[in-house]
This record gives sequence, structure tokens and C-alpha cells, in this order.
Amino acid sequence: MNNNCTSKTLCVINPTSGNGRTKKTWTYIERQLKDEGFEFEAYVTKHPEEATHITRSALQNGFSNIIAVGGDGTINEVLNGFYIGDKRINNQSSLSIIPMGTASDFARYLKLSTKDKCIKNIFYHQKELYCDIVRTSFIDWTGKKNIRHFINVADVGVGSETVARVNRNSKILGGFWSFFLSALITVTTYKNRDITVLIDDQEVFSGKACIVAVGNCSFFGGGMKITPKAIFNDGLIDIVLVKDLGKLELLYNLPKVYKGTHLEHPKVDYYQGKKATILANEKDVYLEMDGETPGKGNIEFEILPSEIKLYI
Ligand SMILES: Nc1ncnc2c1ncn2[C@@H]1O[C@H](COP(=O)(O)OP(=O)(O)OP(=O)(O)O)[C@@H](O)[C@H]1O
Repeated sequence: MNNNCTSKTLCVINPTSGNGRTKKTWTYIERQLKDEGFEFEAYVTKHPEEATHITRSALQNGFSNIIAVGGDGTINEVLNGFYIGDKRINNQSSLSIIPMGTASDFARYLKLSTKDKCIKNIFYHQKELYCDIVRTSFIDWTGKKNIRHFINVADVGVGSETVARVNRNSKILGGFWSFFLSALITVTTYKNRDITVLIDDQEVFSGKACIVAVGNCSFFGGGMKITPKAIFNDGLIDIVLVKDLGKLELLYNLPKVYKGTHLEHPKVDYYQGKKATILANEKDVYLEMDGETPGKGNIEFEILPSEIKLYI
């Protein structure tokens, strides 16, 4: 086994990810890895947000490699355990992922095609690369200013409303149907929000917008290439601003997002920068990041170049 893994590795497993399939699959994987003599500890989460606390505590107690086992939400929660507020706990620590989510959009971007391939990569011949991270400040649901980090894509607008609805409905329906129905309801009822967008402190837009996506990587919503030009280690965030699109226009153009060809649309603007700010000129402007909806607000994004070591 690679030395990096023998230096205190913790697997953090979200048993509910992948529509609950991870619970069973992990039992099988764990037995297999232990049989092969790999040394690691494992923690199966019992409730949302626990992955953050477990990761934080592990990094404060000598673990240096954390493997997130689950989907984009699990990766996000684990990633946020690398920090207390804006302070990194251990600059030498590394993150690995075994993608077992419903969408697994970050893994899709890195072309980490199957969990088996990832396990082989992580435990047999690790590849090391450095990834940018985006620091975000916003107002959380308790009304306080909060800081969180993300590795993949965040958005404000129709995407965040869809995710909020999916997360509510997924308790009742399965993955595909909860996403499909939530997207349909949101797209048909959503009202474009009045916002102001600043890139590197310069105002670029003020008015009604359908969505602003902020990408460190490219995919969200299970394969939509919303920020198609984003590069995970270029020190820049990519911002795609979809202006005042009507409902029918939105539905008509949605398939283009899967191919990443929506940038050509006249109501779509594209920017890159080190910082972005979205000012909410009305209430209910929600933030979504890596499949979670942690709050709303006036929202600030800042790139942290080559911030985290990935073993994949
Ligand atoms: N033990 C648990 N019980 C209930 N929910 C949990 C538990 N552990 C984690 N969670 C929550 O599960 C949610 C979904 O996790 P995750 O995003 O990893 O899976 P997914 O939705 O299948 O994947 P993807 O986001 O890639 O589609 C997260 O919001 C997380 O907070």
C-alpha cells in the first residue's frame, strides 16, 4: 500500500448516499480492503453534517488523509471539516474520494468513472494533484454570517431552488424521480431574482437573472455542464450568468446545458475572476453548493488556488 495511506487514513462514509446503496456496498468494500491488509479507520455517519465534525476531529488528532465515501454532498461536508471558519486545520492533509452518490458530479469532472477504479487508484497507486477550492461567505439559516468551502460548483437562482426541492422530496421519492419532478416544478414556478453581480469588485450586472453559476469544476445536477470551461487548478472561478430567461426559453435551452453549448445564447454571459459577489436585491436568493443549500444572502466567492492535495 502507498505510504500516504498508511499515514493515518480515515474513511468517512455516508450510508444514505446513492439512494441508500452505499450502506451495503461499503460493507463489502471494507471487508475486501481489510482482507488485502490495508490499514485505515472508518466512520459511518449517523446524520447530516456529521462528516464535517468527524473530519475536523480526525485532522486535529493525527489523521492526515480523509477519504470521502458518498456523493457530492459528502465530499462537501468532508471538505468543510478541513477548516474551522477560514482556518485550515492541517496544511499537509489530503482528500480522496470514493464516489458513490446519485449524481457524483465532481467525480464525473475528474473522470473518476467507477468506485472500483477509484479504490484501486487510492489504495494501490495514488495520483497526487492539487485542486483549487472556493471559499464562500453567506447568511446561514440561523441568520448568521457563515463561511463554507466548495470544490465543485455553486449557484444562485433556479438551480439552488431545484436542489432545495430535491433534498426535500428525496425523502419521499427516489433519486431520479425526485430530481425530475423537482426540476419540473421549479422551472414552471420559478421567478427570476433581482441581483447584482460583481467580479473582482467590478459590477458586471444588475437586474433580473435566472441563475448565476460559480464553478471551480463544470458539472451540476447530475451531468449538466453548467460552467463548461472551468479548470480545477487554474486559480480562477468561472461565472456563468443566465439573465432574464422566460420559462419556455429555459425549458427549450435546458438540453444545451448537458452539452455545455449554452454559453452561445445571447442572454448568457461568461466571466472568470478570483472573486465574485452576488448581492441579493430581494429576499429569497438562495445559495446552493455541491448539492447542498446552506443559506442565502449577499454571497461572496473567493478562489483559494491549489489549496488541497487530492489523492485519487
Ligand atoms: N447518516 C445519515 N443520515 C441521513 N442523511 C445523511 C447521513 N449522512 C449524511 N447525510 C446527508 O446525506 C445527504 C446526501 O449525501 P450525498 O450528496 O453524498 O449523496 P447523494 O445525494 O446520493 O449524492 P450526489 O449529491 O452526488 O447526488 C447530505 O446532505 C448529507 O448531509
